[in-house]
Amino acid sequence: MLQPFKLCNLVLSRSFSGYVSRIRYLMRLKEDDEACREALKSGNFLLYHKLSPLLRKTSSGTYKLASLKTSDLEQILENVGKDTHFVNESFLLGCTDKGEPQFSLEVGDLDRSALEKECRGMFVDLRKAFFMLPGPESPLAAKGQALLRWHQTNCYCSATGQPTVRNQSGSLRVCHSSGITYYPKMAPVVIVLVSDGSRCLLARQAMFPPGMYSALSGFCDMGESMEEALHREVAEEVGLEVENLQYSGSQHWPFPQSSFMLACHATVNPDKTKVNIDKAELEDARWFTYEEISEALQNPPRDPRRDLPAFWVPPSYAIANQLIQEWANQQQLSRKLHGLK
Ligand SMILES: NC(=O)c1ccc[n+]([C@@H]2O[C@H](COP(=O)([O-])OP(=O)(O)OC[C@H]3O[C@@H](n4cnc5c(N)ncnc54)[C@H](O)[C@@H]3O)[C@@H](O)[C@H]2O)c1
Ligand SMILES: [Mg+2]
Repeated sequence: MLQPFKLCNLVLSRSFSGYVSRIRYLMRLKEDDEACREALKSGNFLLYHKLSPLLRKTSSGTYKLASLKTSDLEQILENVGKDTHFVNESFLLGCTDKGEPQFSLEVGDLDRSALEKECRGMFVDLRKAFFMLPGPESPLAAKGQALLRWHQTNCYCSATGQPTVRNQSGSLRVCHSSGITYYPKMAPVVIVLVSDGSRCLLARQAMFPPGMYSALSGFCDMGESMEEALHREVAEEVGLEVENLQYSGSQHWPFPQSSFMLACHATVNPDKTKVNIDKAELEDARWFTYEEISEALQNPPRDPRRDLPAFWVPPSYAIANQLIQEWANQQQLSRKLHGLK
């Protein structure tokens, strides 16, 4: 049985009037080119160089997304020899709590090191940035990249081959020849943490960084429900039949071309836990104890390319991490109830 969605809590926890007025403002910017052009004059801009976001080191040694005001961005563009009208090529991302519009801009045609010097920051691969950024900034960095990539790969109409034209906010592209409107897309993906009651099943693909294991995942096929996709993926990848699906949450994930992750917990019969791995998809899949999982959650790597532990899990922003954390919490609770450590 699926658990009820958690959306009501999410909505109720927000300041209603502030939230509604921000959403209405964004709706107007999305649809009204003139209003969006006006908003660009007082915007906050995230820069990406070949899809890598610009980060800045703080005085305490941590990192944050570099957010540039319009006037600062125009000055930087002038300094690197670019026309300031280039600002108009930005895409609308959202607005801050103070109602200031936020945009993303791809600057991959400009000299990277000159820009880094001008901006007092550095362009960092997004997967690595997820390990460096404070929690609330990762979704924004991901959305910025996803929107830029979608526009870069949807410049032509798939029916006519003619160029598509964006609106000012970047919420859509139109082919004037066929009349088709294209909207940014996400591919639905199921992700599931399978438990046998005392252990959980994690897997790794050959392309993962060494030592990283994650929950099982897979793209939904055309016509499938989330539940069908989830049963099929687990059967395909590890040869097990799952039961007791419990919805956990969802997230946008910018890779490979924007996925919409639907996350669940599931169980298997503890007498039927032998995995039969599809080696075309997975390099390894195995059962992990509560102790192994706790250790991995408490010691995340700081940099996914250096000093890696023998076993580690995806960064806290990834919904796989949320599933693993929830499973560990639930195990801890049941251990307390049974008087175990
Ligand atoms: N945020 C998270 O915590 C998290 C965790 C795990 C996986 N993911 C993401 O989920 C995505 C899917 O997981 P997976 O790799 O296990 O999927 P998967 O098991 O379905 O295998 C991927 C293969 O499916 C095929 N495929 C079918 N539909 C596709 C589509 N729309 N786009 C691309 N390929 C498609 C391709 O052949 C591809 O190689 C990955 O891109 C990964 O980035 C996110
Ligand atoms: Mg998979």
